[in-house]
Amino acid sequence: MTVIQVRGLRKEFVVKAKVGRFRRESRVVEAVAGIDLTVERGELLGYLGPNGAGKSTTLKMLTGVLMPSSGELTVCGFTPVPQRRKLAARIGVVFGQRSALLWDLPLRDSFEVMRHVFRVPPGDHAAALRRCRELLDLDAFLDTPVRQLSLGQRMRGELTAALLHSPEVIFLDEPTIGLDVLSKQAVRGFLAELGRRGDTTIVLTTHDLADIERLCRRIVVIDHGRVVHDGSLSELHARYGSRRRVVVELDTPLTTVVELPGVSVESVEGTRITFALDAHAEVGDLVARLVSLGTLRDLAIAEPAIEDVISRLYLSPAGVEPVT
Ligand SMILES: Nc1ncnc2c1ncn2[C@@H]1O[C@H](COP(=O)(O)OP(=O)(O)OP(=O)(O)O)[C@@H](O)[C@H]1O
Repeated sequence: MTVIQVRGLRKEFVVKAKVGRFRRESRVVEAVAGIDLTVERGELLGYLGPNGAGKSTTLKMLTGVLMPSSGELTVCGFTPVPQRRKLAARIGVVFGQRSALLWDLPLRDSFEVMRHVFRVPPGDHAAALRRCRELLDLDAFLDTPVRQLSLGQRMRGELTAALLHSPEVIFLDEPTIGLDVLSKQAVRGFLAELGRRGDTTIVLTTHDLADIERLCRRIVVIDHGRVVHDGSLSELHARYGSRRRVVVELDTPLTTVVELPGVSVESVEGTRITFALDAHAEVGDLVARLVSLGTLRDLAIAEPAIEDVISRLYLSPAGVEPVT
C-alpha cells in the first residue's frame, strides 16, 4: 500500500539580498526542484543530502507545515496543508530542533496531554507507553520536568510523544544529532525494532552515516532539490564505484609496477602497500600477481566505507553520470 505519493514537487523561496549599500534585491531560491517519490507501507527510508539540499523543506511539505509551490503530494491519502488536521492523526513528527513536549511539566504529563489531543483510548495509550518505556528506558526520568532532561533523554521523550497515537508514518529530521553514543544506540535500536515490525513507515533525514548503515533499507539522496539516487545501500556502492582497499605486507619493497585493470596504488609505506580496487576489479587477480612476484607476507581487505561512497556522491554534480 502506498503511503506517500509525490509528483513534481517544488518549493521556491523568495529571499531579499542586500545589493550595494542601500539596495535590496529579490532572489528566488529553488529549495526543492521537482521531486518524484513513492513510499510503500513499512518502508524505512533514509532521505539524505548535503547541507541545503532541500531535505527539511521536503519534510515540511510532507507534514503540512509548508505549502508547495507546485506538484502533487498525498500522505496517507491526504493532501498535507489543506488536510493538515486529519493528517496529524495519522503521522508522527520529530524535528530535532523543535520540541513537542511541555517544557515545565514532567515528561509523563506531556504524554497525558498527547493522549487527549489525539483522543487515544486509555488502554491503547497505556500499551503504547509501556512499549516505549521498555524500549527507550524512560522510567528513570518520566517524572522529571522536560527542561531538566539531557538531550538524549529528551529525544527519547520526543520519539515516544510522536508514537503514542500509533501513527502510520513517522518523519524524523536528524533524530540522533548531538546525542551521546548510548542515546544514539537506544534511538537506533528503537527505530530498528519499529522498522522490523513492518507496520510503521519511517522517513529519516540524517547526516549520521551509522544511522544509515544500521537503519535504512532504502536510500533517497537529493542534491540541489533533485533526487540523485534512489535505491539500497549496496546499489549506492555499486553505482558510485566505491572502492575496496587491499592492504598487503610484503617481504621486500616492490620493484615491479603492478598494473591491473581497476587497481591503483593508494599509499606505500616501506613494505606495506595499500591498493584501491574499483567495483569490477578482482582481489584474486591482485593476490595472484603479488604471489607470482614471490613477495606476499600478509593481506587484509577493507570493505568500502560508507563515508567514501557518500562523499563521492555529494561531490558528483546532480544529473551528471557519477564518477566510477
Ligand atoms: N524559509 C526559508 N526562506 C528562504 N530560504 C529557505 C527557507 N528554508 C530553506 N531555505 C533554503 O532552501 C534550501 C534548502 O534548505 P533545507 O533546509 O531544506 O536543506 P536541508 O537539506 O534540510 O539542509 P541541512 O542538511 O543543512 O539541514 C537552502 O538553500 C535554504 O537556504
